[in-house]
Amino acid sequence: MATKQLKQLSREDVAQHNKEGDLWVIVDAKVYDLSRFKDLHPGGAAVLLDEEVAGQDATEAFYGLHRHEVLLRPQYARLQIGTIVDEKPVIYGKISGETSDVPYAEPTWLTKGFHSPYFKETHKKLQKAVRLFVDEVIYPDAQAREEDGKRPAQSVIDKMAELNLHAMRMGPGKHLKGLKLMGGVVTPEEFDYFHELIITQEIVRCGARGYGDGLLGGKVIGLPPVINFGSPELKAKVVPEVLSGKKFICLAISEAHAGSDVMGLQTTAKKTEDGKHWIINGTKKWITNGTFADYFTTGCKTEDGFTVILVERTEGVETKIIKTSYSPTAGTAYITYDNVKVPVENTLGPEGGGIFVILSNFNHERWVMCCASARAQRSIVEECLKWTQQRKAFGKPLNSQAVIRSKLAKMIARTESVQNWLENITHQMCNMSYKEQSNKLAGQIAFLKSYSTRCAQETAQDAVQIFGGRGITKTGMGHFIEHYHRTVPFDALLGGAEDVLSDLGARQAIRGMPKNARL
Ligand code: HEM
Repeated sequence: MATKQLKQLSREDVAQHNKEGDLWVIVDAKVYDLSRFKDLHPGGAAVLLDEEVAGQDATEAFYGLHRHEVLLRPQYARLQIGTIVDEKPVIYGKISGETSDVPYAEPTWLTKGFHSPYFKETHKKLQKAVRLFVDEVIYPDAQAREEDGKRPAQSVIDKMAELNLHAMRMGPGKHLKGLKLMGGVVTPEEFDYFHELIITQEIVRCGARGYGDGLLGGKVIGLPPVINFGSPELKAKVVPEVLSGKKFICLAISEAHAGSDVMGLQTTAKKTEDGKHWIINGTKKWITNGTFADYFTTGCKTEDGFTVILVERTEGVETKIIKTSYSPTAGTAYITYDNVKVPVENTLGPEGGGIFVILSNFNHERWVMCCASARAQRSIVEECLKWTQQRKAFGKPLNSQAVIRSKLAKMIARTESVQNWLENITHQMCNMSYKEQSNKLAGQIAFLKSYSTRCAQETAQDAVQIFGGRGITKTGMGHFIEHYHRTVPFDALLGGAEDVLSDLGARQAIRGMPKNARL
């Protein structure tokens, strides 16, 4: 198809086309012919025929009402007929694969001229590669799936598998041995928790909370018990299937009857007379990825207490979607087990030792949530900094109002403090054995998780105030703010509610108090 020849026009030329049926406008040195589009314009025809818009430079009016990406959509991009002579467009939106120049839109280690003791060359290379992948492959699917409510496309999951992203999301460890990671930018031996942090934080930039969970969040929490407690035969079968994105797994613990109170769970597993199988009966609720999972890492009440068993989707297992306020793309399920027969070889860890199996992953799981929360807050800061610059009220940009600046200041301080504390904890994780991490970091991570989600909710509220009605409108300027504000309460629940986690941190601190310490 031949590319359209753009005309070189003067501002005087454009000014002639200022009426019904012959309507041009200038936006950022580009000339658009809106003569026919006028009647299709979602904002109505009248605003385009206004004498300060028709035939005029409408850049300021446009950016006060539209996101830049509107002009990039093919159906609108083709309305451009020319450019203004001797002028060049200067406004840009998000550039695929690039870091943002907006202050605080990136953590300091990614900000030009800043330094970090933690991030090395392999981290920088991995970040660059993952950002491009997220912008080009994940972001478009995330936004499309949020629209149609379907789960992430298999093609995205397959591309992630080719780069071994599913394996890297499980953190450093033996499961990476021999793999080529992200085309070889980092070796399995070099891969540490900072690399994992980067992957989690980059994926969050797709701006779709539920989709992020749909992108195999169930695997991040459901596979570790198999890796750490499964028999060699079970691991050899299940781990490669899941890490290659061919089969899906979820963690099925919570029930309508009990959530944090694991001992109050009512799903039962009873041995058959020959002792070769478990027979499982019961229900599970709010299970991420459950609607499409092939495997269910299931918490059950057994004779000896609480036991974790890997259940395959088979006769007697049924899943149905739960309608949540965040997103159907996550595949949040209600599960029923009706006399489900499972080989005893699928038991994960010792019979009756399920609590240890579940608790052993809590620190890492909560740390992943902190990585995600820190990055999501930062994206909101960027949205707010841009909006308050481009939106004018009472003849001045919003950021000329002290009350707005005060909200921006608090948002920035919260985001920076969460990220900096997170980097410090990550550094400890890189330098502690698993046992040391369990002993020393449970309190730190619990505090960070509850602090981070509290900050996130305050930032969501401030952002809605800054965006006004747009902050609660699903389309247009406030699209990401509306989504964030609607979905952010979920982060304060999963992995332990805020108050429970703060209390855990305080209890850990009290336990560590020297007995002879006095004022
Ligand atoms: C190339 C030119 C333009 C295109 C392609 C365009 C497209 C759109 C689209 C797609 C929307 C829906 C909301 C969104 O997705 O952001 C919209 C809304 C709107 N547009 Fe335009 N527009 C153009 C120029 C203008 C201009 C010059 C004005 C002048 C004031 C204007 C005023 C409005 C208004 C008032 C709304 C409603 C905003 C709201 O509901 O918050 N548009 N436009």
